[in-house]
Amino acid sequence: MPLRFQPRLRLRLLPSAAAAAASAPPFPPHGPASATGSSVRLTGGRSRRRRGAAVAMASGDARVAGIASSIRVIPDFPKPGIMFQDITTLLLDPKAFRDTIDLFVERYKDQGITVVAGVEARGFIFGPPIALAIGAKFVPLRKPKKLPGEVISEEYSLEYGTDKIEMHVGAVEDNDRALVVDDLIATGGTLCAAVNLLERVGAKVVECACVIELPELKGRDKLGDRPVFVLVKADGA
Ligand SMILES: O=P(O)(O)OC[C@H]1O[C@H](OP(=O)(O)OP(=O)(O)O)[C@H](O)[C@@H]1O
Ligand SMILES: Nc1ncnc2[nH]cnc12
Repeated sequence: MPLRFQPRLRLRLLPSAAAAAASAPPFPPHGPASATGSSVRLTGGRSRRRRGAAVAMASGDARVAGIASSIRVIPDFPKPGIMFQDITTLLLDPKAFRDTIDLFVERYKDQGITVVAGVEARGFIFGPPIALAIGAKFVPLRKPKKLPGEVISEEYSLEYGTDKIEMHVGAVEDNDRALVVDDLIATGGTLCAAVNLLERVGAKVVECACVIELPELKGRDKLGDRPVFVLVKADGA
């Protein structure tokens, strides 16, 4: 199995995430990238903080801090040296889950988005409630050989090797305005493949939206000028 997970990172709040969500258009090319927020420390250190716990509210909106602090970081999963950003704990917290969806909905509700494309598997958690709330269709982008109808595929590179995602032909049309949703951007390979699928059928990709970014992996570089919006960032330790 190729290594998909990246080492030693800790979460940082994006001070402008909530503000950006509220004042959506026009989207900056790289979302709220100029964050200067405090880190969500993962290790005890002098202050003996619990790993993964949010320690500061750098955002003007308390919802972002709550979201960051609800994400558990599991060291050495699935391999030694990897800090796994576990969004299942966010899902256990109904307020944090609702706030996450609300922040995205506030940002995208008036953007004329007609399709939300979610990337398997974790994009299937956040994408559908956003699609329902903004009145868009939801299209699953699936791992190979899962979709029963005719598909188009896009291969993308991983740290070691390649992977592929697929989309049903006819699900997205050339007049669609698309939002791509996933839980996390690391190297950007997955989002890039998703955007390529949508653009190949003529859709306009308005933005990619993720809960978490691992900025050290420079995923945005792979996406060029396609805009990416995230709620929290993970710092290198
Ligand atoms: O930016 P990238 O380097 O492409 O990595 C990000 C992707 O990695 C994770 O999914 P993964 O492929 O591990 O699959 P899963 O959601 O099925 O666990 C994550 O949910 C993103 O989809
Ligand atoms: N560190 C990480 N945590 C969770 N999902 C990931 N996908 C790629 N890197 C990851």
